[in-house]
Amino acid sequence: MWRRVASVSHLTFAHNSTVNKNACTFKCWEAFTTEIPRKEKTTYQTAKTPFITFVLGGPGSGKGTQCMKIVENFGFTHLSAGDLLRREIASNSADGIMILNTIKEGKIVPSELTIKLIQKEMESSDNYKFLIDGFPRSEDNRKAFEQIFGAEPDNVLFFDCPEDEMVKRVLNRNQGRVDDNIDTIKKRLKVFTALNLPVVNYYLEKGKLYKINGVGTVDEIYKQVHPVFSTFNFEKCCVD
Ligand SMILES: Nc1ncnc2c1ncn2[C@@H]1O[C@H](COP(=O)(O)OP(=O)(O)OP(=O)(O)O)[C@@H](O)[C@H]1O
Ligand SMILES: O=c1ccn([C@@H]2O[C@H](COP(=O)(O)O)[C@@H](O)[C@H]2O)c(=O)[nH]1
Ligand SMILES: [Mg+2]
Repeated sequence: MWRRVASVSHLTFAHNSTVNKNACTFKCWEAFTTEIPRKEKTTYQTAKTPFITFVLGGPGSGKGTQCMKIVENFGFTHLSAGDLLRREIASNSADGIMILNTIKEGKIVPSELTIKLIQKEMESSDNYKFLIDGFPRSEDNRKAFEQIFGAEPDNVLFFDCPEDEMVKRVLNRNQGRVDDNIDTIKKRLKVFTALNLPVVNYYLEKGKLYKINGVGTVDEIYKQVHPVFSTFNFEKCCVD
């Protein structure tokens, strides 16, 4: 039932989220009803089961903004795929030029490359709760992730936001991003509809999707997000 993924050696993956949740629930029960011998506690803390949330939504739908609040409240590690790719460009890596041109065109970087960057971050983290923001962007991304990690996300957030609101936010962002201009935004929106929405629908059908109304103030939107995570009782059962 349990499978260790060699390349993410400090994390133990479950094949499905039910097994994952049951393991977590069981540990909670154990923590509150028994004296836990030191050895057992250590075993649990070293064989961590990762909790993976994919954070999806169109450009400017507020993924990064809401992820910051989830990090503050629940101690997740935030991995923005777009940020990891921009960091690759800034480091002048061999793939930098190709990534830059892809981002300028609003297209999607090859799955293996993005997954390699995500995987590296997960491996070097002591945490086991990960928000993977802006990934998977396509069915190809999704299938490649599942194949390489041998795991599915535990849950998926989808920030649903009208296009005119997303365009307005992106054009006001002022972070100097090469893709925050009206021509690239139009391309990103097309790619989002054609390639990312099928991923959203896939997780909807699997019962893993939490659709969040992305319109409103940051705090109003976060009020919908918080209950998704508070049900897991991370603070109590998942001691770092
Ligand atoms: N609820 C909100 N109301 C108004 N502005 C917002 C809201 N949430 C975020 N913003 C602003 O909109 C811009 C885009 O937000 P954010 O970067 O979080 O979106 P994103 O989904 O991560 O976008 P991208 O996919 O382009 O990275 C930012 O300038 C942010 O401050
Ligand atoms: O998995 C991914 C994530 C991102 N990209 C490319 O980066 C830009 C910007 O991404 P944001 O999530 O908006 O920061 C995106 O338009 C893609 O070109 C990617 O290829 N794969
Ligand atoms: Mg973002």
